[in-house]
Amino acid sequence: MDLRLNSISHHYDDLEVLRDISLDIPAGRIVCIVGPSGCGKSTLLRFIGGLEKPTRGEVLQIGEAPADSLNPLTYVFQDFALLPWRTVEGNISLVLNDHGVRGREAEEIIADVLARTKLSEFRTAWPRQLSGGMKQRVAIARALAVNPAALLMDEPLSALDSQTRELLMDDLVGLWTRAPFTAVYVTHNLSEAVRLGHRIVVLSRRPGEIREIVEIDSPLAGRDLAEPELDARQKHLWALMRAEAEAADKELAHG
Ligand SMILES: Nc1ncnc2c1ncn2[C@@H]1O[C@H](COP(=O)(O)OP(=O)(O)OP(=O)(O)O)[C@@H](O)[C@H]1O
Repeated sequence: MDLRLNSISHHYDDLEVLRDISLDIPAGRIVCIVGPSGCGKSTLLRFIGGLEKPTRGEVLQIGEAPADSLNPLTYVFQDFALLPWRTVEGNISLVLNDHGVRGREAEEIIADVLARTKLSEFRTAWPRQLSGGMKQRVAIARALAVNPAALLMDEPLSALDSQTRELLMDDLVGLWTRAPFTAVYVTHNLSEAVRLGHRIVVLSRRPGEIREIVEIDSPLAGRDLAEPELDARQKHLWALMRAEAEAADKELAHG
């Protein structure tokens, strides 16, 4: 299933947040959205997931979600959102049970997603026993369990230290390489975008408008940020973002 954003604009009362955003999100691709603080990235993700409606424009789903998809548009948040009173397995079984999947079928799905996220031996662990990186792996496993047509990822690595971020990026690349998934990935972090994105959408400061869409064709698995081409892409993105980020920073500082 592809997603298409058609001329999305949005106001919260007098605050213009997004202006005329049109974008294609093709199946099997990771589309990163970068832009300065407050430019409307999370708001756009909520429109894509259908949690809110934009003032103008629409989000279209083109084609069918996988037949066995329990939740076609599934979020992964920065704060993991795990229930502390349920084990790793219990956190995943909860979403399956919510969709009427129980017993043997649920066990098979849980075993599969735990294996894919290298969590099999942590099946009975409690969230409090896990590092931040492991918690986010559980949240990713839980999202994969419902076989989404698209993952909507809002700063999924921002709460993690830089080494853990690197490890999680490797894991995401490995997951995608073994079974390509569709994702819209919101981040502040340009190196994450260059490492994970097939398409990187640069938004201006608020009201967020598309400044540029950068396509990166090289395979995810082989990407090395030290490569001159990727380094040049990252510098180009930073050049686009720098003035916007500075202006956004001043706006926020002056309330
Ligand atoms: N429900 C709401 N009601 C009113 N204003 C809102 C609401 N949600 C977001 N905003 C405002 O809309 C603007 C965009 O917010 P949003 O969270 O989408 O930006 P963002 O680009 O994701 O920011 P950040 O990078 O800091 O997370 C901000 O000024 C925010 O305060």
